[in-house]
Amino acid sequence: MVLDNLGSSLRGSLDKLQGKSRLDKDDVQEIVKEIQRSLLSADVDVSLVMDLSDSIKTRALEEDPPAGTSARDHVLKIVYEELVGLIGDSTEIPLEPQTIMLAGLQGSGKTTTAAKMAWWFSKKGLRPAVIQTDTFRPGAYDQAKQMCERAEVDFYGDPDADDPVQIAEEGLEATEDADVHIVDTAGRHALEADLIDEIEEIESVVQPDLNLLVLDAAIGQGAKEQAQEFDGSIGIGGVVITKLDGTAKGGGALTAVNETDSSIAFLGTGETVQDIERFEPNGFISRLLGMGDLKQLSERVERAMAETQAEDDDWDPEDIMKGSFTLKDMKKQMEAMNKMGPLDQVLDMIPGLGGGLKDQLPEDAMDVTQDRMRKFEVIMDSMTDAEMENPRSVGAQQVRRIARGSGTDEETVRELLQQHKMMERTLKQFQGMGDGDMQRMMKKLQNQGGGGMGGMGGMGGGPFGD
Ligand SMILES: Nc1nc2c(ncn2[C@@H]2O[C@H](COP(=O)(O)OP(=O)(O)OP(=O)(O)O)[C@@H](O)[C@H]2O)c(=O)[nH]1
Repeated sequence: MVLDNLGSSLRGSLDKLQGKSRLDKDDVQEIVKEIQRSLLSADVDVSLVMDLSDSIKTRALEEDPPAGTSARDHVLKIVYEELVGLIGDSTEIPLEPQTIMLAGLQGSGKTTTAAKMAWWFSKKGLRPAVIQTDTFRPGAYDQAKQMCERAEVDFYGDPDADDPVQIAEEGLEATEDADVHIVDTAGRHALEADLIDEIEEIESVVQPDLNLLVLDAAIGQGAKEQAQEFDGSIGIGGVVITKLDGTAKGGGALTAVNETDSSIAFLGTGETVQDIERFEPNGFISRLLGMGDLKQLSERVERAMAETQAEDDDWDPEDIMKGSFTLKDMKKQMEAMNKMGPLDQVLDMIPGLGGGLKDQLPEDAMDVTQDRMRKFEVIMDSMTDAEMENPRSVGAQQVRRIARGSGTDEETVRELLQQHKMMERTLKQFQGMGDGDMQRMMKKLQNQGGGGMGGMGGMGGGPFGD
């Protein structure tokens, strides 16, 4: 995640302020140093880092904390506001017919992003089409076509043609029924004059409403030059940062945003078409500072639950709250969990948990958990319907049979049964709760999260909601 280290290193300095009501120069100096270190190691441009740390320093020393606010919360609020200011609002993407062109160097993730964005628009009820004009990279056509099939969106490309401008023209005609056109362009290893010429020509034919620069999160200082070149030729209206699942950097992309005076439109967080998030500065920074991002989390949960339910008409997650919790329910829940994406990303979104607790987990804890879930799924596939419905009936002999059938061991089968028992017990506590109880429980959970951040209060209306 971009600037991931900032969250954890900053929390260390902030924790030292616990109990203080005023900040002195040394406190501020330490925090500012921590911020500088994290931003620079995440490849944010030096002059940007200096500007940001200067304003944090000035504000932290000159502004009086509002009555009743601790020094720690005060400085956290300033850091939050300055970071939101640096990153700015997200690029406006109206939900209406439009043409968007993607630009960027080779391998930055344009083709993948085109299909992901098309998937995103289709989920918003629009009819998108991807037009693939990359005649430079062999394989780009097949890759785009396959991803668009997976995303179930219209696609146009011509593997035998070698003129991208002509493909763009024909593509717009061939997909005229679509209302959002996403034009993917070719990349090169470095900024070469012919890349810029080509994209300018495509642009003049396509006349996009918006040009997005696609950047790999791992890009460093080179982002500045790229941003300048593309902005100077076609004009960049927004940035997409890809591969956020694979790096703790991302500062180069922030530099590009600043350089082009644009904003971030989308984030890419994986290789499948669903791994795209609309950029939301408040949630993003909250997540970064360990305050969690409840909105993204609930959207993911809802989407995953809906998809799992759509695959099986007989299963309704609401039934769990009313009746018994069987192994079938547990399996469905695990499937929904898988759809939510990598566990560490999901944990990042839980207030209070994302930063503090997650940092304390051993590095491979997430893999182990996911590995365990996969094993549990294999075991469940070896169980009979009756056993799935009534796991308490499974005795020693059956455990042996299931272990053999699933190619696992008895220990893991027993672990699964134990896990189910635990979940069943927890759910029993929630069953019979009214909506009011539920809300109180949610509030309690949120405050526990906020409490980890020094009692910042609930998440409603943003982490500093008055
Ligand atoms: N993990 C991860 N991989 C990604 C993401 N976005 C793209 N990739 C991978 O990055 C590689 C390059 O992505 P492409 O979409 O082919 O990049 P491109 O910019 O179209 O490349 P050219 O057509 O050569 O210019 C592929 O292997 C993608 O699967 C992402 O958000 N996360």
